[in-house]
Amino acid sequence: MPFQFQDLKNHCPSEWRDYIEHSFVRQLGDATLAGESFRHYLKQDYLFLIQFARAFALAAYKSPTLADLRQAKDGMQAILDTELDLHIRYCRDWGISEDELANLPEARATLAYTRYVLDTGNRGDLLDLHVALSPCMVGYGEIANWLNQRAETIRGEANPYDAWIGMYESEEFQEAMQAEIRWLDERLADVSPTRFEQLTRIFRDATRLEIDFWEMGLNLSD
Ligand SMILES: Cc1ncc(CN)c(N)n1
Repeated sequence: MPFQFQDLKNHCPSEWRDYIEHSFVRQLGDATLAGESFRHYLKQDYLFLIQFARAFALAAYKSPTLADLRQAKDGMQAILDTELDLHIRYCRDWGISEDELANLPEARATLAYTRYVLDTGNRGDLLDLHVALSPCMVGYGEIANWLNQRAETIRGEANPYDAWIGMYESEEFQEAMQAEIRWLDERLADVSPTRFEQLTRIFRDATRLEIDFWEMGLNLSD
């Protein structure tokens, strides 16, 4: 039976659930999240996205084929032209200027996660790197979908975090998520069980670092 992206999630169900259904996510959906926590998260996420754009540049460098190069370019473009643009506008609405963003110190959770992904990509091949990127690429789309099917989630003006959910439920983001899953499904179909075990370790670690990122937002840790 060939491996698929879904198998990575199936191999670490508790970590994946703790990431997708984290208290930060629940509170954001219920509109009970402290504004201070959200602001702290937003600032660090700006720094995170910059490092992730670099990770896609690394994916381009590691791409052996034109199709892989295009996939890396699309990923970088999705971050630079869509997510970061929206993010900067969103930060402005929350009283955070571009000047402030440009001068922020990186929190340890941001450093740990982003440098882990870059190091995994540097040490390994393109598949290692994409697996390390996948909790980011797939998780937030899944979080938006999970929030939308949850009875407690408040949508519209009554929820100050509605636009955040809107960003990740958008067609653009959901399409980028599906493209990443398709890319991974094609590559994972050819890997041996031993190689799959190595990739599972990377996927689990990146998912744990996503959990730490939510914790950093909730605890305002630096
Ligand atoms: C920490 C984190 N993980 C994922 C995403 C979605 N690209 C994000 N913006 N920030």
